[in-house]
Amino acid sequence: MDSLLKHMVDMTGHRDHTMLDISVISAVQELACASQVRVLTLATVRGKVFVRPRALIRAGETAQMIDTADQQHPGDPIERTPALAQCIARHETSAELANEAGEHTLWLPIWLGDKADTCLEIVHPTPYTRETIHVIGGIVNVYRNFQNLLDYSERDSLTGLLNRKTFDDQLSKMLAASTEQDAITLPGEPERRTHSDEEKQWLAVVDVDHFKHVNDRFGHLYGDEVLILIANLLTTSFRAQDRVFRFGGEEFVVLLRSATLDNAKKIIERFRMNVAAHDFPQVGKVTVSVGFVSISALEAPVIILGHADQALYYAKSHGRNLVCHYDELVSGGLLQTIESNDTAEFF
Ligand SMILES: Nc1nc2c(ncn2[C@@H]2O[C@H](COP(=O)(O)OP(=O)(O)OP(=O)(O)O)[C@@H](O)[C@H]2O)c(=O)[nH]1
Repeated sequence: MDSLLKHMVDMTGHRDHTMLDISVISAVQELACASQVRVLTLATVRGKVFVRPRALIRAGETAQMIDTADQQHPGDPIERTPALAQCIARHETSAELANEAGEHTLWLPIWLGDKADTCLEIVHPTPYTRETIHVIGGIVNVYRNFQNLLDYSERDSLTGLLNRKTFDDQLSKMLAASTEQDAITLPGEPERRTHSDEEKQWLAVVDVDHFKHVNDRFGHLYGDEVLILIANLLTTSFRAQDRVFRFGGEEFVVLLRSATLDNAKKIIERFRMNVAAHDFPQVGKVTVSVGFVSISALEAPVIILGHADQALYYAKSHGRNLVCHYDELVSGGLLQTIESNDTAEFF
């Protein structure tokens, strides 16, 4: 009982998904005497479900996150684990399978509404007793509630997009991922590489044009609807591995993973055109301006955001409904690098 309480206190003390994952698999492993417990991500890409382990603990070892360096790889198709595939397809709460060695694997999808993008996988050397299932069930319920709470605190209530608070965390992760690449080119190399076929991470700041006019003319309710529709267009225009945030007001930020300059431009342009082509109920036509920049681990987040913002304001002052690339503006002599305090407003 002491051990259960200790684990519950530990699990409920976390405020981020990674630590919650580590905490839940540690609790399940110890309390159920499991030989292995994993947290699986169930990612849906173009209607197909893929399974990717993200945290693991084996009996006698400490829990660890599983490196997801290859962000583009969604994982293994769920069909490779038929018992789990059937469980998800039927919206069931658990699936169990015994292998030839007598080990029992239990899958417990974490359903939030009609969606399960996380699943616990518990391997036990012998069949599960009723008491073990009872304990695991209790832990999973606490885990589900906390996942729910964390999701709620990470999202903007109007659009459902990730919020500003979550952005800091995701940008730090992206910067950490690009550190290795940047370190290789550090000595004597120019700060920004310019090969257009090189894959980089990108940050784009999106701002709705003349949004004040939309509010003034049609009222805040229609203004809100425009923001929701733009959020939808953002989610559908960018790829599954990219991340879209609402920064507040009519400003959005997108983190694009692993794209060449040409592709980043194409993807952002496609979004700009999708907005320009969309018929917004009552309001009619709405456009957006975008400033974007490559993400370098050698620069502070405030500088990266400041550069994207400079490119955005260039777009705003040159006709709007435009996508501008910071480095192109600087190398074309159209923009000067200002590391001023103006950027401090972001933090
Ligand atoms: N409906 C609605 N309006 C918002 C929200 N947040 C901010 N706004 C409004 O967004 C407008 C932003 O206006 P400005 O910053 O002047 O910019 P703009 O009119 O879009 O002009 P440019 O950016 O220069 O093209 C203001 O009128 C805010 O009141 C929101 O959540 N809902």
